[in-house]
Amino acid sequence: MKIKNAPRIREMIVTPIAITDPPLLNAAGLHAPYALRTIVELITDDNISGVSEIPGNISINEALESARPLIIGQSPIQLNSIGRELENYFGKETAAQRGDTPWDQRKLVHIFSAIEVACLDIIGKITGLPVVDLLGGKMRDRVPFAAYLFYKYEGAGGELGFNIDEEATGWSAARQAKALDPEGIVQQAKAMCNEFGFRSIKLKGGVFEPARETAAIFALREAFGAHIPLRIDPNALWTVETSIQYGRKMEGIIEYLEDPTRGQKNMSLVRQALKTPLATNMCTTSFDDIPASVAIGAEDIILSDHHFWGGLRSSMELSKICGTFGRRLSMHSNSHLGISLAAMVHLGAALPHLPYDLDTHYPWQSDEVISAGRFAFEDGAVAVPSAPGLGVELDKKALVRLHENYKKCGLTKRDDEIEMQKVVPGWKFEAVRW
Ligand SMILES: O=C([O-])[C@@H](O)[C@@H](O)[C@H](O)[C@@H](O)C(=O)[O-]
Ligand SMILES: [Mg+2]
Repeated sequence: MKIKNAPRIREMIVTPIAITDPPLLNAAGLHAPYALRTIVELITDDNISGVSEIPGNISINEALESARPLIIGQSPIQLNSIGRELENYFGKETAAQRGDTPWDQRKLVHIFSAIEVACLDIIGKITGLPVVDLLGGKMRDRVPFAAYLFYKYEGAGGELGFNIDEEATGWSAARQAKALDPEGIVQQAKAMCNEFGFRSIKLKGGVFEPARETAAIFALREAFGAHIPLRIDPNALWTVETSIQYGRKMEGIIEYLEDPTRGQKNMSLVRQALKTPLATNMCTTSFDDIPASVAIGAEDIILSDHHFWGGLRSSMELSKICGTFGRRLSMHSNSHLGISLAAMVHLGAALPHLPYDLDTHYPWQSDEVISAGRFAFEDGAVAVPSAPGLGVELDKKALVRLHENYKKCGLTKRDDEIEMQKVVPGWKFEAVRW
């Protein structure tokens, strides 16, 4: 297909939004009543619009704004040269610069992923092809996800903070119920799996003593049986010794252990001691980290995330690298809406191998910013959109409403520690190690 007179990007609209998020607990503390996302819309000189969604953070938004002159006037097709210009402008992000929390200290990759996904949406609309075809074509029609369980306080987030709707039933009721022990976690899992049909389960750990979290894994195993794969993710809060001790207890029970401990070196020590595969979205988080990961054997599975790995095409490249170095690839998630989900589904459909059900926080969110409403899950999977581009359209009214939430809520970046301190005064992330 020959594209004559490729259009140019005429406008970039960056809209920070705040979406309702329940009080979910994790190793870093507690989710605020609102999670922040940023919606980017690129519009071409012939009025084709492309959209993307990235994690919301004021410094990323400011950086994106500062890069505006590099984006306006570009052809959305020339992603390689846009990428090069952004890299020259921001400077390459090395693992060393990202320090002790490499999963967080990223700017360029977020910004490029925002631009790339919106450009792919535009290219899809120009060519009449869904994004999955721009990534090399569909390997599957439906992309399977896992139930993502959280310890949580009562409440569903949003306007009233820890509010509850007494009339709610089914998943809507379970979504706002508290889950602080194995029984609560099993109830949450049953409600989520009933509603969405998920066929594997992940528990966010690092919140309570490892014995209590391991007991929840055993309770899930008993409630769901051996055919439902289980995983636990303590977000690197366990010591090497704890990881080995509890990893051994769960050997044969979990399909993988996600980021039990901090850093590639510690991960490799745990990996040597266990038969269970290790997965990460915290120690090997960029292309720069791969040589060291391979040298010491830090993990078996890389949980990619197109927002963190520089877009969809980079994630395709990552899949090749994973294959070369004996890693499997799956997907990480954060609180998100349908534009991110659409991008994840196109990528999930294009990846040559999909050995595990992907992560998604989507069931926890209730807002939406796309005009078709919220995506449906059938048997735990999302059908790959077939319309050109991402296959989603921005709901402009919802965007305005969610931007108003952003202005009202006063949050400018995610900080789970501050939110936790409202519940447990003096709580410190750095002080917690199990
Ligand atoms: O949403 C959360 O609280 C998760 O802990 C998230 O922030 C993590 O990035 C993530 O889902 C993970 O797998 O580590
Ligand atoms: Mg993780």
